[in-house]
Amino acid sequence: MSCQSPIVVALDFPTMAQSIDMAKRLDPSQCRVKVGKELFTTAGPAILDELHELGFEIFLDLKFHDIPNTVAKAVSVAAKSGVWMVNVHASGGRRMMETSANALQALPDQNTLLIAVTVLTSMDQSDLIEIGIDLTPEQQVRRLATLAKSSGMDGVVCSAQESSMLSSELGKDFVLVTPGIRPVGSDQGDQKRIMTPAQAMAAGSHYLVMGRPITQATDPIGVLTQANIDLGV
Ligand SMILES: O=c1ccn([C@@H]2O[C@H](COP(=O)(O)O)[C@@H](O)[C@H]2O)c(=O)[nH]1
Repeated sequence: MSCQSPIVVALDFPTMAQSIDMAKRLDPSQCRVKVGKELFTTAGPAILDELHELGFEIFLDLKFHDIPNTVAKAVSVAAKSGVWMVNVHASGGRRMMETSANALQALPDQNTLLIAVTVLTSMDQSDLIEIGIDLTPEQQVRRLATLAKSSGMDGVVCSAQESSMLSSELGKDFVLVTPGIRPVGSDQGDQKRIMTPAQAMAAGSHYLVMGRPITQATDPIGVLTQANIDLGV
């Protein structure tokens, strides 16, 4: 069954058992799921098979960042596993992104979305200054997203605070995946550039990544359901 919701639940758990417990409470028609570094490191590729078996489309969020050949091989393996979306860091540069996009295009029968991380949603201007970038987060996101688009990426990971700008500058078809989503009243945690689900959709985000506000809630399904209702899904 295809998923009607833009919400992608981040299954950030330290064990495969915990992530599968949560996935079994979720409905693949109500959300997609994201496998990130913590879960993949503990569970390995088997977690992808388990989640596919449960009917979920999977965003494999490993944020590859390495030399072009290495990243192209890694995204190819990911695509062959059947994940819905995989990502690289845009700061890996044009050759890394182009080589990866070309590698996916050369694969038969694959339609995995390849997207690039711009500026992590946990970062603000002071973090950028510390790593030698004298631009606002919005300026740096614009620069990296423009590079990502011209390097063959299907879209980017950014904060919803940049979605409106990117949507008007790079077009509505360029996929905007936005973590840092916080329903009203939920804990901001380590995220710096946040928006509510409704604000993010209104700004032009295509997909909303939500982790702790759902997975750490006393009623995870209640939070997900309310977010979908707020979005009219
Ligand atoms: O810029 C980024 C890129 C990825 N993430 C990932 O999204 C989730 C967010 O989880 P929350 O618990 O909702 O904060 C997490 O898996 C991150 O690794 C991101 O937050 N920002």
